[in-house]
Amino acid sequence: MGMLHVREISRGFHGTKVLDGLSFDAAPGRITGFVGANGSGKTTTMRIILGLLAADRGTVTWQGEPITQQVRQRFGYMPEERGLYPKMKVADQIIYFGQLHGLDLATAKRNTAALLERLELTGRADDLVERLSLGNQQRVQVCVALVHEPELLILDEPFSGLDPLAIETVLGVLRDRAARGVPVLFSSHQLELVERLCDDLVIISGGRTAASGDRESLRSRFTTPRFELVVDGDAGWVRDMSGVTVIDLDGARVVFDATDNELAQRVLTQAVERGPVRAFGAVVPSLAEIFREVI
Ligand SMILES: Nc1ncnc2c1ncn2[C@@H]1O[C@H](COP(=O)(O)OP(=O)(O)OP(=O)(O)O)[C@@H](O)[C@H]1O
Repeated sequence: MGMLHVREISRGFHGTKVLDGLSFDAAPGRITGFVGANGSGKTTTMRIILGLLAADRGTVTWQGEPITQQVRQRFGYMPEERGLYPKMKVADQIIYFGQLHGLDLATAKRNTAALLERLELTGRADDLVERLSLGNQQRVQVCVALVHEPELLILDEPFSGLDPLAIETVLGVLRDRAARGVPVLFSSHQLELVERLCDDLVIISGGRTAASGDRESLRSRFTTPRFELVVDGDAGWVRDMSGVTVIDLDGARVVFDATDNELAQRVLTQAVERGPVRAFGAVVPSLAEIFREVI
């Protein structure tokens, strides 16, 4: 099983630096979400990993070795600009890409049939690609990236334009691949989705890694302890407790930051003394909040 290391890569266009010493890993069996603002260099990074673009500086290694063209053949890539042939039949197209990546015809056909079924496209196998909706074309693109059973999967915005059901389907396929030990790296703007899907995260800003690591440790690292309390009457008194910062107050419900857990417990004790408590708990920060903090 392989590990992808990206180390200190830099790349500029016409004198403007886009990547400026970016480093991160994509580990076997883990789904790594790659997030950053528009134009932050996600596509550029992926293109460098795939050898479609050269880095000005830095290295990318796979299993500790520089990546050769032969090794790249065993990677799967779903580019942002989707590259399907509109006049080709769906199944033929996937088989064709399988063969391009070195599969024999029988294996390419077998893998294609399995993927079409998995992505719920079996009935469309003989349709021309151009006859498919954009969402279905995207599913075909996922098949193309997977047909040769890649050792590493890199997907640029694989979920954009998919409806919720299609998202679940594609997500299931990616999880399967990860479960077999493949590192899966994907970029996305849909933070809730990244949050739900990823094991690890890389947040890029200013051409560098602004934050990276597994989801849970990122959450605890980047946020102060936040709590929610719902009482029976008015919760306004929480504002007067020292050390507490009220984030949101709406009648009986209050969300607050406390400097530590003991303080939060004191707020709870106060609440109980004042009357019934309907709910109390820690609020898990969303990725969107972490994102705002680091970018
Ligand atoms: N071939 C190129 N020539 C000139 N500039 C480029 C080229 N490729 C990328 N850029 C510039 O590099 C910057 C980063 O682009 P990139 O597509 O990598 O960002 P991104 O994070 O993928 O953005 P988005 O989320 O909008 O897709 C942009 O300002 C873009 O205009």
